[in-house]
Amino acid sequence: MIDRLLTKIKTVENPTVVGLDPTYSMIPNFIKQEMLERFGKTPKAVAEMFIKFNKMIIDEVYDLIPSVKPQIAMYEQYGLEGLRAYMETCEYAKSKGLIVIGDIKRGDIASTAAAYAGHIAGVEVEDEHFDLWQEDAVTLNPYMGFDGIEPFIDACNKNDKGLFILVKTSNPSSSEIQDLLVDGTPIYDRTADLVSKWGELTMGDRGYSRIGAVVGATHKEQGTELRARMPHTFFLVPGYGAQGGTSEDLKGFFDKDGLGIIVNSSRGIIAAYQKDKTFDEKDFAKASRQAVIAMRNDLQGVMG
Ligand SMILES: O=c1ccn([C@@H]2O[C@H](COP(=O)(O)O)[C@@H](O)[C@H]2O)c(=O)[nH]1
Repeated sequence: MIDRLLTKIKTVENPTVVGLDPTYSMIPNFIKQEMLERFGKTPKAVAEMFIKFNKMIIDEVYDLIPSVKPQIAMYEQYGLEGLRAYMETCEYAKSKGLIVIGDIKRGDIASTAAAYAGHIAGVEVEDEHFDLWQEDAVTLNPYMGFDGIEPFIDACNKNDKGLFILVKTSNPSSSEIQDLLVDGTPIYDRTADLVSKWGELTMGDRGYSRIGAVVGATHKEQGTELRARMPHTFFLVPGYGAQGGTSEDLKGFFDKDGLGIIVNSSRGIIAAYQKDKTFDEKDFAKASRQAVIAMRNDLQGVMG
């Protein structure tokens, strides 16, 4: 996954990840009306709205970006139909050649982690294998330590998948736990050291591990320090745009080759039409394309 990701970023000259995090209020009225007429006021109608919304965005942006990151929470709240929409979104993005990062933030004891790892390991039924979720990588929470991570590492090695583990998250409250000092070292640095060590178990061929780190764009100094501390760890960087992170803040996150990170924006891209009133809502996906181009140009200005 990590080497494929590097190739894709170089091909499109863009580290932008489009966060496919639809909400009901983001769906344009013409899609809402169609699905409400066909399926009534039901979770199935919302699932169909999300599928159509996502596919139209993917069709407009897939040639510009390396990857998408659907956030499972947005889908899961609608039950089985929501999960179907998540899976269909992952499958469609993959069919367009995109790397799919499932933002699922799992973490549990080893036996349960082994089941969660089915997201990237697939599942066996007798002698049949199913890769149900179609994710190339997933996000994990490291709070429970290595035994909650290990089953996923096996899947990375066997199936060339990837992980992004929370190290310094973008949200304002991240400091409550992640910045606490242990023998003078913040917990996010300790986590970074563990993630680097775990990463040695699944190295790609081009200097980066299949285990990456989540580092928020909203933490300029910490991100810059973590880049030096974790030279073989790729960063998934959320927090650009809607959460206030800027390209200027990210200068120190890149490696010496202008690589080493992918930058996610969800609301800023998929709901762009609601801010830019020059777009008719029928052209919502074109507004997303314009937002991706603006973000690409913005990031290219600081990639070095
Ligand atoms: O530290 C983190 C980890 C994950 N996220 C996720 O990224 C997107 C951000 O959405 P925006 O609309 O671009 O703010 C969302 O899925 C979060 O769950 C994060 O923001 N910070």
